[in-house]
Amino acid sequence: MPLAIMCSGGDAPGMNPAIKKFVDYLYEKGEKPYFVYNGLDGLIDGKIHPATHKDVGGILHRGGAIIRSSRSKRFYEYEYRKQAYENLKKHDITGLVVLGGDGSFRAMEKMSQEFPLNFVGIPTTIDNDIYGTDTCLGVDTALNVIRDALDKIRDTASTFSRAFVVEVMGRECGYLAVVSAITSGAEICLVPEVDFNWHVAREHLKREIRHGRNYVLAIVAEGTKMTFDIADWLENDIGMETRVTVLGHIQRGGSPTVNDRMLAFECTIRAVDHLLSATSSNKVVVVENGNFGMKEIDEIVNNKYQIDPELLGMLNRLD
Ligand SMILES: Nc1ncnc2c1ncn2[C@@H]1O[C@H](COP(=O)(O)OP(=O)(O)O)[C@@H](O)[C@H]1O
Ligand SMILES: O=P(O)(O)OC[C@H]1O[C@](O)(COP(=O)(O)O)[C@@H](O)[C@@H]1O
Repeated sequence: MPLAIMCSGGDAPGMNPAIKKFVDYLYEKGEKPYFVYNGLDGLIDGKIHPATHKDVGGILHRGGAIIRSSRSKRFYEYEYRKQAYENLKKHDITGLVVLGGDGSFRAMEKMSQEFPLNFVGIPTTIDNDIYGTDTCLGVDTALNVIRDALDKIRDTASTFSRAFVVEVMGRECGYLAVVSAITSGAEICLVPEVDFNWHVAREHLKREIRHGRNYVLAIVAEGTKMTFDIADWLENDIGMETRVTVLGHIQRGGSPTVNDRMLAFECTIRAVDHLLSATSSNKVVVVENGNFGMKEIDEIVNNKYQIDPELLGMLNRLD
């Protein structure tokens, strides 16, 4: 039973280990693996090729995705989805593993409603914003990239008695910001999920400064769109010389951590086993309280991810 793997949406470290496991595991099972190159655009354009062990040699430690990814405007149109399905049919591919985020799963749900296609999604995004799973491929590596950057920024901030505002990614989700603020000892954290209390924060900082604090680290989730407001406030209201660092796309790169590699292997094996089991449901591999499972795609795409309230509550105890 020929199966294919593709990446879609924002790339994330862990894609390459998943791609490697997909190829190795399918050969082990005596099945034929295919790659869809260039994400959904590649699916539309028929960029589907058999994969070999040689293709996946030496990729385990690399960020990004050797088969590339894309965001596709054309995939919103039925005609292009039909073309994509016909391209898969040409190779007798009946099952597809998709490494992507909620947008990609929405795309696959639509396609599987229209055509007889089975797919399994592996949640892959640094944002950790997918409903139904505690974690996603790429999150752990991104958190470690951010930690590394924050440790370095702290060095210069403390030496120069400055405030630093560091903007992290996450779209509308504040997960990366919350975990980074807690684990890097930031004084301030702004996320879309919580209203920022200027007054309380001001009193808190002023008190700490009176007691000897000479630098401040503020983590701002991009979804708040408040990076420069906070910088302005720190400079003019709190009275500390302030610099802004937008971490940007470095958060998407780098060698996948051990956790992301393990997650990639575990998810890929489950995805392949499900597709080979000949059941026709479309699923997403999830992790809940350390246990792996599978959820129906419509449950995943029709619900919104919420950060654990206990984790959010820890923002009240930053100091
Ligand atoms: N409702 C939809 N119908 C068809 N295609 C969609 C839909 N939503 C998303 N897509 C496709 O999925 C791609 C990836 O989604 P995006 O949100 O960019 O990334 P992610 O999968 O990381 O969330 C989009 O570029 C688009 O081609
Ligand atoms: O790479 P682009 O198109 O600039 O998109 C940036 C966005 O992609 C991300 O890095 C990852 O998002 P997805 O995984 O949902 O694609 C977001 O954190 C960020 O807002």
